[in-house]
Amino acid sequence: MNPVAPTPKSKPSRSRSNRPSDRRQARKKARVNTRGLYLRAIRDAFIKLNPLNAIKNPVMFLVWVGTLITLSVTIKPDLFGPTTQKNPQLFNGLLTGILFFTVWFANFAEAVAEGRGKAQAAALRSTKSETTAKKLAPDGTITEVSSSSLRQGDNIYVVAGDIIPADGEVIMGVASVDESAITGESAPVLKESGSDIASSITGGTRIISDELIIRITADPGKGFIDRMIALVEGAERTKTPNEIALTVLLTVLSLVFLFVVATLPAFAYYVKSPVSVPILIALLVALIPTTIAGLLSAIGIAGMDRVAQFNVIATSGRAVEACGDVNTLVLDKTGTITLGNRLAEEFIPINGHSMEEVATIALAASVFDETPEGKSIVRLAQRLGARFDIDPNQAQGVEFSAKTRMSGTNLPGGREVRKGAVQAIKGFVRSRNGNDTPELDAAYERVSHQGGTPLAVCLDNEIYGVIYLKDIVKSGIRDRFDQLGRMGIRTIMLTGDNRITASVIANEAGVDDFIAEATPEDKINVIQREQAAGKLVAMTGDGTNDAPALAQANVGLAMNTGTQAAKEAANMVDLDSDPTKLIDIVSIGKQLLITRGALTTFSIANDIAKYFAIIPVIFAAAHLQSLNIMNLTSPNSAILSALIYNALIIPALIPLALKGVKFRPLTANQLLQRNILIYGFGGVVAPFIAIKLIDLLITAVGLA
Ligand SMILES: Nc1ncnc2c1ncn2[C@@H]1O[C@H](COP(=O)(O)OP(=O)(O)OP(=O)(O)O)[C@@H](O)[C@H]1O
Ligand SMILES: [K+]
Ligand SMILES: [Mg+2]
Repeated sequence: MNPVAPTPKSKPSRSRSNRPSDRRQARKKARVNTRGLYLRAIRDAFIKLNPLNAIKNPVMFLVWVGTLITLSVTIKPDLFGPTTQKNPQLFNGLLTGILFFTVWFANFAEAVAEGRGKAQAAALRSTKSETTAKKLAPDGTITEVSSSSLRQGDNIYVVAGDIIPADGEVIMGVASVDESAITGESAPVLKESGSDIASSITGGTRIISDELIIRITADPGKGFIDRMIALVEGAERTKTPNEIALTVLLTVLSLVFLFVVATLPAFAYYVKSPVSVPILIALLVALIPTTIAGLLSAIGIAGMDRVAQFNVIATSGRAVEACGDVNTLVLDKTGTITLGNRLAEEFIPINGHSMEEVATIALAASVFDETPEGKSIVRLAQRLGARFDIDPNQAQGVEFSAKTRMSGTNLPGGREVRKGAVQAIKGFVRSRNGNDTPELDAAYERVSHQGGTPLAVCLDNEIYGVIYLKDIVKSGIRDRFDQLGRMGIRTIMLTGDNRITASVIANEAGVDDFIAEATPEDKINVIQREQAAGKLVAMTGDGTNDAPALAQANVGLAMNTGTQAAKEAANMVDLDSDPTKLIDIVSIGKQLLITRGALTTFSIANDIAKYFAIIPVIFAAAHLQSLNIMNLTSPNSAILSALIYNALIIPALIPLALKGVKFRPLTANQLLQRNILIYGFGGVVAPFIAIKLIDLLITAVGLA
């Protein structure tokens, strides 16, 4: 085989994408065919009638059992004793049909919500075909094996044109890879060994140049694409804690109504107004919260789907829901709040040094610096005519680290050039018996007050000047922070930059709080401090050493460019690696909770109106006509109208359940008040009008 040369370590550029939003849809190129989706949902709604499945939704299961009872009474009208009704078979038959469709509509709502995920999964699956892999034995020989036989720990060899057969880690080589199968982005991505970010590689992507040796990190069926398929398909969708709590509440409420309805015949007998079994079932179905029970799972699935449309993979519905409860958002400055392509704008000489000297020292301190900052310093210095005359083999680069907050070069003869955060460079020269001057502070403050990042440059113990790295706050970010503020979410900006720059940017962007000169460990400390105060915290991380903080946060959004460890620790992965998306995701989570709350309110308010439609019927013979406030045509018509409304409201609300209620950035309390007004009051009024209209309609066509 071709020997693959190991490459020198180099720091991959940080992800600072600021991509147009239309890219979000790129991965979902195969737009779901809506007709096919509805046809499949119609079929699936019948399959879901299977009792083993139906019992998972106890409220609807009660309706299903009721349907079977009314069906029996339709076939055999005197099943529960002789009846005095005029045309029992027509009434019972209609009732059976209406109840059946109530259950079926609920199944349909769930099937439509699931359908979109299934279509997306099918598109993903098509990218994942069985391939052959070149397995590498310890002695260097290569055998061709099927990709499904690869196991964790195996080493494989891939060359340009190959599909990467499984998830892995590059252990040798440099190559460019087309990741469009998962990110929808066709620009090639550089993969190389050594660097923790660039060495992680995903099965299903294609290598487009050079060659690599990869160690497999996932057994077949356990890779990233497999997990994505399972998630979007809903196979791993388990009920979230909030959903379970609501289901329990709705079930208990239904059992209370079951008890009330079961004791009614005794009262009815007492007031000499006997009621038949079908009417009791009708009353029960009208009273139990069928609307929310029918739409509950569709709301949850749709929430996950909305997140997926943002090109974010959530590991569970629970994660999406947790977003809705977030109180604190921890964001870093560079690349999240600011554009992040910090470029050298100006050199500011101090202490009597010349511009040429500063440019030369800055260049010497940056020749080995692969960061965007380093490269831009080299460009500016060269434009000013500076040159680096030393043989690069005689010099040694000192890589930038967030811990030291500086970088530079060790020159032959033991001389050291450094550039970095002003405090860091002050410390560096002081340790070599040098001094800083008031002039340095003046230059540093000037840059910082403009929101720029000042880097001091020094040769051994002498500071020569300051480099002005210019960065700007993203347009529109202020509005987004204002929105978050109105939702009651506190935003904290974390930055390695100095206090002045941090406060200028924090002010301009409108964050609530900031932490300057932050080390990577500070991230986890901030999260723990907030959590100790009872807050739910969300954060983003690019993965370098964010994994513990991502795991500690209640919502951790990892960048797809991040390490495998970070992706596993996080509960969401952004395929576009855009850290600002955390803001969108939090909004989606809030909207999910609001939609669920609004429809629950609406459902229960509805049932009050249905109660007023049916109760007078039951006590009709007792001359309690004052109860008949809706003045419906006949007892049969009243019951059928109420139940037709009860059934039709489910499909009528499917679009709202899938899209979510209109979202406004308000605090939880304001939202509650607003929702009670709209969905509570509306929920009482709407059925009165609708039931009255249906009553007029079925009387006109002579059904009752
Ligand atoms: N290539 C570099 N060489 C030397 N010093 C640098 C370099 N890049 C950044 N610095 C300095 O180190 C500090 C910390 O950098 P770091 O990337 O950790 O944080 P940051 O980018 O300023 O903020 P954020 O955490 O918001 O990304 C910077 O503020 C800057 O002063
Ligand atoms: K109901
Ligand atoms: Mg940074």
